[in-house]
Amino acid sequence: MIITSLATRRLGLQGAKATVMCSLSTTTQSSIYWTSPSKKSPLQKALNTATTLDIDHDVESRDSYNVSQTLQGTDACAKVGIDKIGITNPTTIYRNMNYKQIFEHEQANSEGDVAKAEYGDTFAVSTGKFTGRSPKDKFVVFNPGTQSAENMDWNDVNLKTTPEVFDELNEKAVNYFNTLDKAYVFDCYVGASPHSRKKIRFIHEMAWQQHFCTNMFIRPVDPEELDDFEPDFTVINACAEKVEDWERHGLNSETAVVFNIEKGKAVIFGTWYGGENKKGIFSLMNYLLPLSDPPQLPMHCSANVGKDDDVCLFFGLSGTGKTTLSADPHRSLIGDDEHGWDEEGVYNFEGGCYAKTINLSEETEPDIYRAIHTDALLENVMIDPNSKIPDYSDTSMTENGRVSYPIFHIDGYHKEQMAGHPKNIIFLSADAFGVLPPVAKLSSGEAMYHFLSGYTAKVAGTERGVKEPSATFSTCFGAAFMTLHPTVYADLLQKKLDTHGTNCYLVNSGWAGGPYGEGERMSIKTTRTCIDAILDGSIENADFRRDPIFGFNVPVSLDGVKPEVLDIRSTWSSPEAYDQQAKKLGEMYTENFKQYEGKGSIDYTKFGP
Ligand SMILES: Nc1ncnc2c1ncn2[C@@H]1O[C@H](COP(=O)(O)OP(=O)(O)O)[C@@H](O)[C@H]1O
Ligand SMILES: C=C(OP(=O)(O)O)C(=O)O
Ligand SMILES: [Mn+2]
Repeated sequence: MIITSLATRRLGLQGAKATVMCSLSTTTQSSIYWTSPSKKSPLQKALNTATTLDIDHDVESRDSYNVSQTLQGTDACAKVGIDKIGITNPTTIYRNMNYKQIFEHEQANSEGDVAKAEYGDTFAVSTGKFTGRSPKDKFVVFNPGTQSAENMDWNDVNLKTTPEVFDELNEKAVNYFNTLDKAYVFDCYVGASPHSRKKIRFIHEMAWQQHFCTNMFIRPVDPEELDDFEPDFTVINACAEKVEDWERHGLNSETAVVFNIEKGKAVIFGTWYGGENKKGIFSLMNYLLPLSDPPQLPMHCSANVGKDDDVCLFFGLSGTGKTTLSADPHRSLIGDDEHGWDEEGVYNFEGGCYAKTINLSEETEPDIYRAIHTDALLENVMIDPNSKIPDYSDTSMTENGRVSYPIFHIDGYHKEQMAGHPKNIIFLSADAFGVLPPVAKLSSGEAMYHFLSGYTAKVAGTERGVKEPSATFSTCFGAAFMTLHPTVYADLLQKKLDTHGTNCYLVNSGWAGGPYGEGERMSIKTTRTCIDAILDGSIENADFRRDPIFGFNVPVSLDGVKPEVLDIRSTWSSPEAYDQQAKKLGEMYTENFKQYEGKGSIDYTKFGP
C-alpha cells in the first residue's frame, strides 16, 4: 500500500482512522476488512484489494482539483485503458477535466447555457424528455449460479435481464463510442472510507455529464491516483443512443439502465437525467456493502455533525428534505444523500450534493442558495432568455429542477466526510395524507417498523410519471435503490441502533391541515424547529402523548412550535375527517407490513398501528 503524503497528513489529523490505515499498510488488508464470502465474484475480489489510495478531503476550491489529462493519437484509448473494454476509435480522450476545461467544453459543444445565478455564473443544461429517474427501465443482469443471482432482491425495481442482452447492449454502447473522435473519461471514487471505497469510471460523450459526476463523486486530487487506476466498476453512458429493438431484448422502452455486477459494468441508453449516474452507483453500493465482511450498512440518508461531534442522519425518499434539512448553518454537512455506516462510524459515499431547486430561496434555504455559484450545474431549471437569471419558481420544464455542486460549496462542510456513530436518526416522511405529526419519538422497535415500512410520498417529477405527491411505502426510505432484501438492511440497522443507543424520530416533512390538495406542506421553518429540538436535546424534556393509532410518542409542546401545530389533528378543519384518514393510513401500514411478518431476525409487526 502506498501511504501518500495525504495519508500521512491524515495520520496526524485523525487518530483512529490513521491507525487503521497504518495497519492496512503493513498487513494483508483483505483479511481485515474483506474476509472472503464463499463465492466471490470477480468484482468483489477486485474490491477486496482496492484500498491502496487515500483521498485528500482537504479540497476547498476548484483549483485543488486539477489532475486533468488530454490523451491524443491512435493509442489515446489504450493510454487510459478503455481499449480493454473495446473502445478504441476516439483519438482524443479528455480525462478528469478540471472545472475550467469542463466549462469551456460545455460551451464549445453548445450543451447548454451560462446562467447568471446570484452568487456567480454557472452552467445550465436541459436534459430533454427525461428529467427524472426512469425506474421501469432499470435492469440487473441475472447471471445464473453467481452470488448476485442468489442475493439480489429480484423485484420490480431490480428487473432481471440476461447476460446475452447485456452483451449486446454493451457492444452497442462500445460501438457507439467507436463512432466518435473524442470521448470523456472521469475516474473517481464512491465512498469516503478507505476500507470500502470503490473506483468508478464514467465514460461520457457530453462534457456536462462529466461535470455532473465531477461534482457528485469523490474527486482524485493527486495525479498519481490516476496512474494505475483500475476501475472496479465502469459506466458507459451512451445517453444519446436509444435501444430501438428493446422489445426483442425484453426491455421496457428505448431507454435502458443496465447493471452487470459480475462484469463490473453498467450501460445507460436514452436518458440524460444526471441522477441515473449517481443513483445507479448507489444501488451498487447497496448490493456490495452488506455482503462485505464485516457487513456495512448503506443508507439513503443525509448526515451532518454538530460542534460536539454529535452526528445526525436524515433518512428520506427523494424530495422529502434530506438535502434541505441537512444544510444547517449551525452544523457541518457530511453529505446530502448516500452514506455508509461501518465499525467506526458514518461516511459519505459522494463528493457533492444534488439539490432540488423548486421554489428555492435564500430566505428558506440559504446554504443551498449560496452554493449555486461557479462550477455548480443547473439541470432543467428555467433561465430567463434575456437576463440569463435562473427562475426557480418556474416549473414548466419539470418540478424536479436540480443543481449539483461539489460539497465544498457548502459553508463549513465536514472535510473528512467521515464521522462517528450517529446520536440521532430522523426518518423524514413527507406524508401526503397530512396525518403524521410534525415529529414523534420512536422506540427502537418502532424505529425498525418505520424503517421497513418507509411510508412517505413520492414527490412530483423525481420519477417519470409521478405528477403529484402520491403516498407510498418505500422500504428503507429508498426502495428504488435497495438491491438486497429490505430485512438485510433492517437487521444491520437494528444491531447498530442497539450497540450505539441511537435515538430515533419520525418527522413529517409533508402535509398538514388536510391531505395534499386540501392542506399545505409543512413549512420548512416548522420542520427545522422540530429538528432543532431533537438536535439540542430539548425534545427529551417535553411531555409526550401516545398516538392512539400509531402508538408512538408525540411531544405536546416544543419551544418555538405552536402546540396546535404539534397536534396535527387540530390543524384539520374537520377532526372527524382526520380520524377517518388516520384510521385508513393505519390500515395501510398494517396491510403493507404483512410482507415482513416472520422475515428477518426480529418480527416488528407489534410496533406498528
Ligand atoms: N417542511 C419541509 N421540509 C423539507 N423540505 C421542504 C419542506 N417544505 C417544502 N420543502 C421542499 O421540499 C424539497 C425537499 O427536497 P430535498 O431536500 O432535495 O429532498 P431530498 O434531498 O430528500 O431528495 C425542497 O424543494 C424543499 O424546498
Ligand atoms: C436524485 C434523486 O433523488 P435524491 O433527491 O434522493 O438524491 C433521484 O431520486 O433521482
Ligand atoms: Mn437530495
